[in-house]
Amino acid sequence: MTADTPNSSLNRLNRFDWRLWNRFVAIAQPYWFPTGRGGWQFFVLLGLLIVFLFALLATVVGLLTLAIERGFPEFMAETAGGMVSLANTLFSPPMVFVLTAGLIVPWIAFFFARDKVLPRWQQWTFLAALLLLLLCVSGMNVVISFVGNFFTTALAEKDAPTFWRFFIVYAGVFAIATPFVVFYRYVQDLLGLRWREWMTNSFLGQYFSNRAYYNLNSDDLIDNPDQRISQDINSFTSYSLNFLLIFLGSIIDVISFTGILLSKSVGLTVFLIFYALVGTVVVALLGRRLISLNFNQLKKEADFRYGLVHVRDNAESIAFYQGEAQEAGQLQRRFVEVLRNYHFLIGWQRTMGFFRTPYRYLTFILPSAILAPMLFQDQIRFGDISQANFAFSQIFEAFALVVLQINQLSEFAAGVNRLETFTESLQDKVDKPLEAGETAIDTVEDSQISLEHVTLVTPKNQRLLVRDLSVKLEPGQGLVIVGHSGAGKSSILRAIAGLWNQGTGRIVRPDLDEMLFLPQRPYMVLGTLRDQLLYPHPDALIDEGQLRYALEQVNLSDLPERVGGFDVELDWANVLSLGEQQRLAFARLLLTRPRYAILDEATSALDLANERRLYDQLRQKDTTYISVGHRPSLLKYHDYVLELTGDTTWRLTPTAEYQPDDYVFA
Ligand SMILES: Nc1ncnc2c1ncn2[C@@H]1O[C@H](COP(=O)(O)OP(=O)(O)OP(=O)(O)O)[C@@H](O)[C@H]1O
Repeated sequence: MTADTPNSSLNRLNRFDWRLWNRFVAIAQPYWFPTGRGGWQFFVLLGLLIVFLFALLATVVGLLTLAIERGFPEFMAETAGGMVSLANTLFSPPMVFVLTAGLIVPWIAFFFARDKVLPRWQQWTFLAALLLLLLCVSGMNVVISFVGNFFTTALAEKDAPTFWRFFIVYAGVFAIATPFVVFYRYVQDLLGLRWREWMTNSFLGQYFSNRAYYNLNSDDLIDNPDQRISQDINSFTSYSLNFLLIFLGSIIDVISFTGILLSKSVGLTVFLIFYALVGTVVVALLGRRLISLNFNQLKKEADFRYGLVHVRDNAESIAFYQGEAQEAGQLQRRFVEVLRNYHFLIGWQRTMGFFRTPYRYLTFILPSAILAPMLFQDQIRFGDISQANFAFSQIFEAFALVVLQINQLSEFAAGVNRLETFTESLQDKVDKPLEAGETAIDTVEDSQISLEHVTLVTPKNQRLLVRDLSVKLEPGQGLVIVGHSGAGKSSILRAIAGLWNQGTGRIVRPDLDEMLFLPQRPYMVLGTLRDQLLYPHPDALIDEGQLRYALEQVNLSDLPERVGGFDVELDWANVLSLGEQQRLAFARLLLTRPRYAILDEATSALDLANERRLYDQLRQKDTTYISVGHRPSLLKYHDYVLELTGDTTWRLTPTAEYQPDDYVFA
């Protein structure tokens, strides 16, 4: 991870340049190439595929156009059946080369280039289908432009028979074009859906590996990971496909229509290229600011939404405090931020609109203005003007891509940046190197728990919590950690669980699968009562009788009847009292039967009778356990007391000899 501050990082992220492109490739390519490499191969394959499809389609469209222009019977006679001509074209040396390169080479490359390429076939096949449909739609456009030429010319010349003939041809072409256009959109959406599914699963996998979701909380650069996973990925896949198709469509349009436009007027073509280039340069310069505004917009919208979710999650506490006014104020402040940034955004778009709108308007009249003198001198027909207009607008849209799509492009760029920083941080959490001056506590797996000369500091070295701590726990023993609030009791448990590892010394502990941690705040999962009890092993083979028995042991035997059975989903954190939640968590522990249990104030909300009941269960099961607590009643269930004084010193005493200082249970 670089040592960027959020602001410098934002600056680094908010430009249209090659780094943006590299970031895009880094995010996109794992979906297409399983090995994670293959940036250039992607373009070679894509290029070959397009060349092949284009050549094929150009042939068909060329023949079709000829057939329409000449009339079908005449055309058939002239080309000795049309098909002969098609076959001749298809098997001519250049086409054979294109066919080989476009069809065979990519598939051979797929088979031999990489080991695990096969699973990626589906997306390539989808992409090929999509490109073919794109080419078909573009081909249809060329045909439509020719039919339109004859149609309007016949109209202008009041040639009724030709007009009606081309009216029917026009309708026929539309009928043929409809399924192509519909399926083109459908396949695009389908591929976007699959890509999103793959990427979301991949991000979720990384998010939940090596506890990245936990470690990310202390990463200032990554706000709202939820929004990045749910929304930014969706935008990324749909925008990527959209832009790929717009870009390819533009190339195809330029190739298809430049010939037409050149045949009508060379001057108009040159003018068009110049006009589009000027617009692109101006808009690219003006539009740079839009990326950072869009980046901020995504963040602020997500902050606002998180504020709303936070209120929902803490509704009862807020209601008790009657904190509505403050919560509403806090939400309003977040919303004002949303609006303020949006205000800048639309203001900037408005300013650009003063350039973009007249720039676009001019394209409606300029081609006619340039060609009109030729029509007045009868050098061209009226239909030529309408066709040149059509060709001009198609090529203009291709060349002026940046001008026309600047808002979407800047949104896309902002999304790419958010995903790339997220990927980078997730990677960092997987193989995080120690920073200069940092040391890590060694963790060793063994069938005992011991801390050897452990010195523990909080993440980012903010505070030294305990120095040179050594404790050893034999199987079946219990240790209770006491000390005043903030002394570092829970932090020792975090270190044992491996959540924190900054410091020195060695921690020996069993495999985490053999241990169960009950955190300070009882955690209720989203799901049924059965899910609660089986968490975090939902597939454990435990029958309902065992579930009932565990509930009985924690004094909750009536719970299933009360809530309507084991398979009812409720908002458990809100419908159960804190003590009931703690007992439910204890029932989890009894069902899981771990050999080692770590309990962080896990009975703090219980009455003494229930507390005794639960600890008796643990003792009977021969569990080795470490508790953290503030109640003197806890001492008698443990063999040793570890007292943290809060000034980094500690003392370990057998419970029978322990004399608490006044402050400990004050
Ligand atoms: N994520 C964190 N980053 C930095 N410091 C933290 C973090 N979490 C806790 N701390 C700090 O570490 C110190 C020890 O916290 P810890 O939770 O271990 O206290 P504790 O002894 O268990 O307190 P209590 O009895 O109130 O639960 C506190 O000063 C706390 O503010």
